[in-house]
Amino acid sequence: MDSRFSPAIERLLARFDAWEAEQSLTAERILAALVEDEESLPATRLVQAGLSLLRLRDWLTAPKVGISLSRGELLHTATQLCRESGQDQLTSDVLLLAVVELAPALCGQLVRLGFRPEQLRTAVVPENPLRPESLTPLQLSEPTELIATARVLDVGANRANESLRILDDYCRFVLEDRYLTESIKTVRHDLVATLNKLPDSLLLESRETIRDVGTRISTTGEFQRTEIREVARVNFKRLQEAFRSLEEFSKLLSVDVAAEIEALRYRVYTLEQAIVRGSDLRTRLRDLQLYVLLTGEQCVASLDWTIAEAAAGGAQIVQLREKNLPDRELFDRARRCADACRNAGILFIMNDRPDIARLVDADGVHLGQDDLTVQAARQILGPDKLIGVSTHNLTQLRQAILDGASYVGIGPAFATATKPHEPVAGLEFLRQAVTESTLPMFAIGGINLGTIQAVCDVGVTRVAVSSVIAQAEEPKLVAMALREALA
Ligand SMILES: Cc1ncc(COP(=O)(O)OP(=O)(O)O)c(N)n1
Ligand SMILES: Cc1nc(C(=O)O)sc1CCOP(=O)(O)O
Ligand SMILES: [Mg+2]
Repeated sequence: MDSRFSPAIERLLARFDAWEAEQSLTAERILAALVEDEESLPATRLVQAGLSLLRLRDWLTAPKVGISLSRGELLHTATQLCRESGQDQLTSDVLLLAVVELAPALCGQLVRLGFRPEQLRTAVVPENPLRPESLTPLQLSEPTELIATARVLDVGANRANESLRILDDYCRFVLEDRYLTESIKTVRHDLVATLNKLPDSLLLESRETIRDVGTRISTTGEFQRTEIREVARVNFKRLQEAFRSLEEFSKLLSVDVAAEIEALRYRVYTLEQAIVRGSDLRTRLRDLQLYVLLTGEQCVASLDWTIAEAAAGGAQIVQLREKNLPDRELFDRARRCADACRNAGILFIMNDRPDIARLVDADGVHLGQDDLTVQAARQILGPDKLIGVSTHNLTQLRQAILDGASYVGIGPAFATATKPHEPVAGLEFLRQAVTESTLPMFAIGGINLGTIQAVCDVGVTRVAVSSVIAQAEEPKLVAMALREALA
């Protein structure tokens, strides 16, 4: 073994020989090898720098002409970076940075997938490298205290990791949600990266699980799971506890590491809101596909009649969307619509106004990007009401998921006279959105009997419409035809 190289680099170099013999030592091939293990340091660094591993792997497996690299030049660059970072040993994340810096065309492709190269550089070659000696325990006078602290951290890291794996499975197989799965994975990678900042192998060397009485203690509660989402709830609780312990004990070794764990704990809290609470509300919307937005003045007939007809044709949610009414009239109209929806057995959502939604006991509120935040609306409406959010691009969609939206509007799919100034997001956004997450999504904007098939063709299963129902002589027939197209 060459002590200049980490074991991971040694293993990789052994593969280089075969690739060189085949004349296929390419930047893409090395990158693929570096991220084979999703828990590896390079994979962690890429996720931290904005890349989704799923997307990266999709891209890597697509056919392409590779960018050839020379082994000598690669090792030379990596060794220089290693010196810059103050490390004695070449590690796989430094090699990754060398690959990215030697192959600007590859870097450009990764940037298109969301990669932020400067973030990788800062992580791998920090301006003030956190040297192990700066982590030498300052407050721990006795070696036995150091060992005890290390054991607590080791146990905490294992617990956190176990819970994160379970939550990863929950998001992947129960919610089948790509974005939430990635978000949980990122927390796991970031935890590894944070704990890697502690002196080398401190955790592993002190592992004495056999002596850890805690591993043998269990309460009957640990074996009771009545519903699948209990698994998520319980594991979030365990995770928060593990993070709390990691945070407290790591303060004895490094305040920086403790601060990073605290930040991770807050991220986990946000994910818990989205995943646990979201699960209940998702279930409520599971079978709802047709959502109708109504404005009194745009209906060819009365609001009450339009609601009853639309519901008879298969509309399952009605939103009152009024932009020009004085509050008192708006309140009055909302109350009438809420009654009409209740009579028709469908959900009633109030646009823009959580206060009025609460006053009329609506099923929820819909918020745009400039309206009140989900968090503020939650304070007004409590935990059980639906909160929908309009999204027009992937960034907004991801934010809405983390904010705990119960559903999202995705659009505009097409240009629409109902909201003429909104730039069209288009079908490609709809396709990306349904691939990204399984949060209930209603495509909106210019959807009618002529355009609905194109919307379904990109994988959308729910739509929100306005003019096609409001201006129909027979809203019931239109609703039936829309449902038919969605079936
Ligand atoms: C289901 C649904 N999706 C999107 C919107 C649009 O909301 P917003 O962007 O706040 O615009 P206004 O409708 O308030 O003009 C919506 N209302 N419903
Ligand atoms: C109110 C609204 N919001 C949109 C968005 O993309 O956020 S599109 C839209 C108008 C929907 O009406 P119609 O079905 O008549 O096109
Ligand atoms: Mg709005």
